[in-house]
Amino acid sequence: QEIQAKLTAAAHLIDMNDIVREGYPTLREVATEVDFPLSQEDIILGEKMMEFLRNSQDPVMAEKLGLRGGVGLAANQLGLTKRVIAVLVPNDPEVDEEGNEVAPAEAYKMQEIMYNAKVVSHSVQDAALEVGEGCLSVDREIPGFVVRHARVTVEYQDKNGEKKKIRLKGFESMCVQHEIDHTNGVMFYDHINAENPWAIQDGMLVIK
Ligand SMILES: CNC(=O)c1cccc(C)c1Nc1nc(N2CCN(c3ccccc3Cl)CC2)nc(N2CSC[C@H]2C(=O)NC)n1
Ligand code: NI
Repeated sequence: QEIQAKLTAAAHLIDMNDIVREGYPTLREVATEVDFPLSQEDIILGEKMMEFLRNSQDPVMAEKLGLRGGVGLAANQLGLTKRVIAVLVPNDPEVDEEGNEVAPAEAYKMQEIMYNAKVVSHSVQDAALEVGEGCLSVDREIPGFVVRHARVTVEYQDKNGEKKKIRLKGFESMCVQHEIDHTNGVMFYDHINAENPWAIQDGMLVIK
């Protein structure tokens, strides 16, 4: 895998040139599970993906590297059919009594490099982000509710091979489902109602 060799080189910083766009085959392929113990390359790949998300959310680095902001990334988006995703969801800044923004105690609500992630159970109730979804591999706005499970239980392994089981709701639930979709060759707009993109059906939760 010469792609992975390039991405995991010590001096390499993943940027938008490394992110494949709609039409690139790996966005519609089902990725392969990674074996444990992980190779150094697969450990470094996860770390480089997380570093990209941190840079994409940092105004200075995002500007310097020309990055779009993201809270999730899947290896399929780097041209690799491996079940590796990274999720970095920031906490909202707190506001003090004078109304000044104060950095939250914990910078991130979620920070996970997930290997072989899968949804093992989910709520009957659906949910969607009120404002729709974006994707770093999609260079256009596609309006509409991206209908997903409101709450999911996700099993994955961390870089040490530890099996983890987490329950998610809200924005994090939407993000992790979006990234797991990528490892299954599914794009966010596959979940938008073609007839009426803003239809709210069967008790669907709208997430602000
Ligand atoms: C069409 N309207 C819209 O897209 C949309 C429009 C408005 C609001 C939202 C909330 C929308 N939706 C949406 N916004 C995001 N970001 C908001 C900005 N943010 C960010 C940007 C810069 C610095 C730091 C950060 Cl934190 C990065 C994340 N991310 C996702 N998704 C869908 S799930 C995976 C996740 C993803 O990482 N996409 C690249 N959707
Ligand atoms: Ni995406």
